[in-house]
Amino acid sequence: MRLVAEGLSAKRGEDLIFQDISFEIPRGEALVVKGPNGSGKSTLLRVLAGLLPAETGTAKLVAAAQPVERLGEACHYLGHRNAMKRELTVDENLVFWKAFFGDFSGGAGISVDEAVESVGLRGIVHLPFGYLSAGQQRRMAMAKLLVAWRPVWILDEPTAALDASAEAMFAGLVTTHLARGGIAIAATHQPLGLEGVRELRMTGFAGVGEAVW
Ligand SMILES: Nc1ncnc2c1ncn2[C@@H]1O[C@H](COP(=O)(O)OP(=O)(O)OP(=O)(O)O)[C@@H](O)[C@H]1O
Repeated sequence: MRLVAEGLSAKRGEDLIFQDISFEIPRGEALVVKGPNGSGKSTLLRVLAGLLPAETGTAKLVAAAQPVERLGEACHYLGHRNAMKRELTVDENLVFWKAFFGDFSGGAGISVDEAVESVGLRGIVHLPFGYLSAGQQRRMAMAKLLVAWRPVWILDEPTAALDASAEAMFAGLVTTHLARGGIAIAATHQPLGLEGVRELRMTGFAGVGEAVW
């Protein structure tokens, strides 16, 4: 299994943000997308997740049997916002997402309790999500990645505003995901704590992405 992006271009409004970006990520590997503010990192991730249409090009998950045409169905997307209901408890939120996502073929999510344990936050699942601190909320959003199996994790500034221990915890989650044969693509200004990760540098405003392999 590998993720193959070919000739991707995307617009925001009338503006061409990037063009002709191609890369391949084999299973078990991660790609970090770098570049200055406004260079199109979030736009690229949203295109990969199927949340924005590409102007040109394709992105597919190519498995042994046949390509997954709708890559978004194989992805978890962790954006700038946490996508949790503030009025529902943590438990209710995670139970909802587990049922809503379901497992993609080839793996199984862990239980809500195990996921909460994995992000280091036992004992507060009965609280409304809105009561949690900003860092706790982000950790719970990360637990969402664990309750349902999706081979591709698309992560937009996943550790912004987290403390050092949370950053290390998250690096551990990504490492485990890769060890299970997953793929991760992260836009970040902070080091993710992963060894030997490949980088894609965005230049912005339709400058061609320069892949550094
Ligand atoms: N709806 C829109 N219409 C026009 N331009 C937009 C729209 N949304 C975003 N843009 C522009 O697209 C460009 C790329 O934005 P994007 O959020 O992808 O950048 P980024 O590299 O993720 O930035 P940051 O590091 O600040 O998060 C920016 O110049 C932004 O102003």
